[in-house]
Amino acid sequence: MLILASKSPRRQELLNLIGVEFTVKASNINEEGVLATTSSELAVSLATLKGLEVSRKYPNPVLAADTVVEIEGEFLGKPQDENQAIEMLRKLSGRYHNVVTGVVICQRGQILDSFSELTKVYFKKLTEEEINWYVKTKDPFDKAGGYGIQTQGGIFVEKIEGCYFNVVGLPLAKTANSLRKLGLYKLKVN
Ligand SMILES: Cc1cn([C@H]2C[C@H](O)[C@@H](COP(=O)(O)OP(=O)(O)OP(=O)(O)O)O2)c(=O)[nH]c1=O
Repeated sequence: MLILASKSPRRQELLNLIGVEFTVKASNINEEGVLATTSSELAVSLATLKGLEVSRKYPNPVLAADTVVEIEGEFLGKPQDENQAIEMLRKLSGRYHNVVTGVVICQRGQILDSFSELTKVYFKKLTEEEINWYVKTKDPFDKAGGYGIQTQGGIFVEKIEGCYFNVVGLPLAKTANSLRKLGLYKLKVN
């Protein structure tokens, strides 16, 4: 059975949604200090570190992913405190940013497939009141870029170009194609 190397409840929900059978073994890598020039390089590198770590411990195929938010060349991770969350939301206000998810499928330390997907997201102009309210909800803290499109943060998103699920943490169409190609996912009725 497939192993999902992720503690993200969103990735678990998305795989459940399409009926992939999997178990969870979260990786424990240090995401800091990974150097990359593009957001897709960064997302795939981080997903590779997570996937390979878990794939060395179990014989099963492993799927890992990483989601990165990039605005005008700057990468935004998860905010560490309220001030960082406020700063991130001010940056995103009234502009487009990119959300890139890298996905790696590997087995016994070998990469079977890897890819990334980019979605452009446009935030409405935020008021300080909206930013302060949103930070108080605590929603920003476990999410790259400091917001969740699928939670209260959705009220800030005026438009997107690309895959919605990619913003939530896993590009479903590309992931399903890859898993099907590798024989790890079959279309079933019930
Ligand atoms: C932009 C955005 C990100 N996110 C989430 C997706 C990811 O879970 C998280 C980015 O962190 P990641 O490091 O990609 O993932 P994670 O730490 O949650 O889980 P793991 O490393 O174990 O796989 O941000 C949303 O849920 N909604 C959004 O709109």
